[in-house]
Amino acid sequence: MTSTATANNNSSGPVLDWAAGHGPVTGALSATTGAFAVATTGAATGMPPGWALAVGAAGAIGHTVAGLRVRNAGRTLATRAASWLVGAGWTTWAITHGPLTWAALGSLATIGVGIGAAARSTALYEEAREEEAIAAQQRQIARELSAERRAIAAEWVERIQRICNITVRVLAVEKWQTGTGYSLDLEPQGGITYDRIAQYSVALSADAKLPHGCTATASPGIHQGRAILDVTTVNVLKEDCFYPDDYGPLSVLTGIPWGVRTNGDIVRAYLREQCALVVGPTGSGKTNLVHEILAGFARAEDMLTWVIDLNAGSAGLPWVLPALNGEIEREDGKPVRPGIDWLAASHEEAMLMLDTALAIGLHRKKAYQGLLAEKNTDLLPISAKIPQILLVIDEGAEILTSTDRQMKQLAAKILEVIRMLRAMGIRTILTALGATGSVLGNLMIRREAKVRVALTGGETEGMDLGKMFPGRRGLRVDQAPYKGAGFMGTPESPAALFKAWRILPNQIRDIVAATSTRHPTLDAVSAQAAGDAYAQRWDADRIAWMRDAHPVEQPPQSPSKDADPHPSIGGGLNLRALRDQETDDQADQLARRFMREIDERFGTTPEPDRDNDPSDNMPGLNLSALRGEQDSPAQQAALALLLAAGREGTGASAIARALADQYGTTRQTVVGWLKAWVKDGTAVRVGEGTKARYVHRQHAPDQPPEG
Ligand SMILES: Nc1ncnc2c1ncn2[C@@H]1O[C@H](COP(=O)(O)OP(=O)(O)OP(=O)(O)O)[C@@H](O)[C@H]1O
Repeated sequence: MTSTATANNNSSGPVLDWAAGHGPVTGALSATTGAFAVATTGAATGMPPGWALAVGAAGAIGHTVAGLRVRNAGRTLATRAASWLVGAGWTTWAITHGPLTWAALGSLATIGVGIGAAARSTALYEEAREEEAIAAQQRQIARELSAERRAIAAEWVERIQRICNITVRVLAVEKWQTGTGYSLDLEPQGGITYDRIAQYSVALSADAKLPHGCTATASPGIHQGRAILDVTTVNVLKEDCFYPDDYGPLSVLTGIPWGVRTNGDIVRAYLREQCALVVGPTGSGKTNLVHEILAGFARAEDMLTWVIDLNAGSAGLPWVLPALNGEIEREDGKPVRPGIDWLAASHEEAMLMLDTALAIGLHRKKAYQGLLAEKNTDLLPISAKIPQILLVIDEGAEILTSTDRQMKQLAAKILEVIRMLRAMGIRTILTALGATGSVLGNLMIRREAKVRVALTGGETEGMDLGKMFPGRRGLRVDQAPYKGAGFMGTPESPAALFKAWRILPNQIRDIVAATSTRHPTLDAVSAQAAGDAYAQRWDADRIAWMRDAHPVEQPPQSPSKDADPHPSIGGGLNLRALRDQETDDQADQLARRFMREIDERFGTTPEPDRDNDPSDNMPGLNLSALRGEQDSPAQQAALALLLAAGREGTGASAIARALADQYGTTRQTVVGWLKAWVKDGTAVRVGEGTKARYVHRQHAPDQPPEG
């Protein structure tokens, strides 16, 4: 008897659950103990024995009905009904003859064992039946699927035979999960390779009546005697797809996603050793792709991005201005670092950047010899501690082919970087307006820039896909006539159609904010080689052009001098601070506060006289552009304290402590002032290390100034 009475939550009172399950042991136990209890109570109270039989019959019927509902096998139904009836029969007999005899107890035990064994056997049988039913269902699905695949295979064998005159065997057909096409694994007969099929890509696509923008593209298979034919049946290039909003960390070693293939696969650029070439005529979506590339680099934990854009720096500005203008904050409300590490918009700055890259690369070669030997490699192990430098040069290919004298100078340095610095973790991404012979005629680019993208936008002029992706046949500009769509090929992923994600300015701002704490800082070895050119890359005079080109909107002039003329400045780094300081004291103060915060949070603002103390060579964001603190009240107070300290002198900590309450000045800021005063002769440093004190020049007439 396997039924149990269970409480139904929704109705009042117990109901009989005929389908409730029991294991063989608990079922047998429940049946025998139940029968025994009914028999003893029945015998003691003189219950008519026929009642037990009636209950057993009802149980048998109830269970049979429940079993039929769940499609139990006939033998399961029979076993269960029999269990009920045998139990009821025993109970009837035991009520009549007394349940407490050896004969009654012995027979009940035997019935219990019998019910247990029968229940176990039916359970096993039901399980096997269920498994067989599932397997049969799967076989049916597989038969249907393989019928569809067989049909696809047969269709393409016939088509390839007819159009390419090649006999192929289809080893597998894989339908893409995205539902936008399928791939065939082919074995061309007679020693023919994949490229013979690739030649007929256009004719094959037409013969298969594929929609516009869909292709049948052959590529190498698992070995030379095999080929993969990718057939797209839905044109995914037409649709806009936005940059995924997962801004999680990336690495140069895991590759940086640049877009999606027609089968929905993400295509990644592996740039540890490769340079990249991105070609796209005006309006094809090249600027968008550059931003998307910068987004990937910003997300990486081991990459520093340097951007050269001689066209007013426009490629890099959206990654710098939101941070410098204080437009965005980190989630914790703190100021953010720019999304790129250096931006050059002029010939001089670009020269400085390229010279710095070369100096870093050459110095890394020498300084990291021990590390290379220890790691037994000739490739510098890139990590967050020793970051890869990615130089993104917008329209860099045009620089390389220019005949202008200044451009030629830049070109020579770019080529030097490409040629010399692969092993030391410095690579370039060049963009070009066209994939013309003059761009691709350069051996260095052909050899080193194997990550290639051609955004076509339907433009055929100057778009030689054969040169861009040599050995890849059947690629035609008109297959991707959409903005942001084109072809991408890497050493890992043969050239094929792809679509870049669309990225908008608000996403750029979000990424700058989300990745602010993730950017690495230049390793000390590299920072040493990079010197002031790098450390002072955010200095006022160096980034003044950003302010000139993109002045921050001025709020209407406040009538009262005391009122805050810049209510929107917040705690951010506002380029207004770069304006005429006489008229902008308040902005100065706010900018100074921001500087302090940056100093405290990141420790990345080396002081101007950093060469005095090489151990202070902290690479990173030098926002000294916003200093202009000369003669600030805090600085004057510090100077007064220095004077008051007399011949004994004082230290940075003591001064900072004295100023903290009134001005909120940090020790690091005071260190900067002291160093500046030592340099200009206002103060003299006495003693070394923890004993170092600073004495005002008035009190140390016999000490020679250091500066
Ligand atoms: N991946 C994309 N998906 C959808 N639309 C895009 C994509 N990339 C660009 N576009 C569209 O194309 C327009 C031009 O893009 P973008 O400015 O990047 O082109 P460009 O090649 O740099 O042209 P220009 O040199 O004139 O600036 C964008 O305004 C946008 O509407």
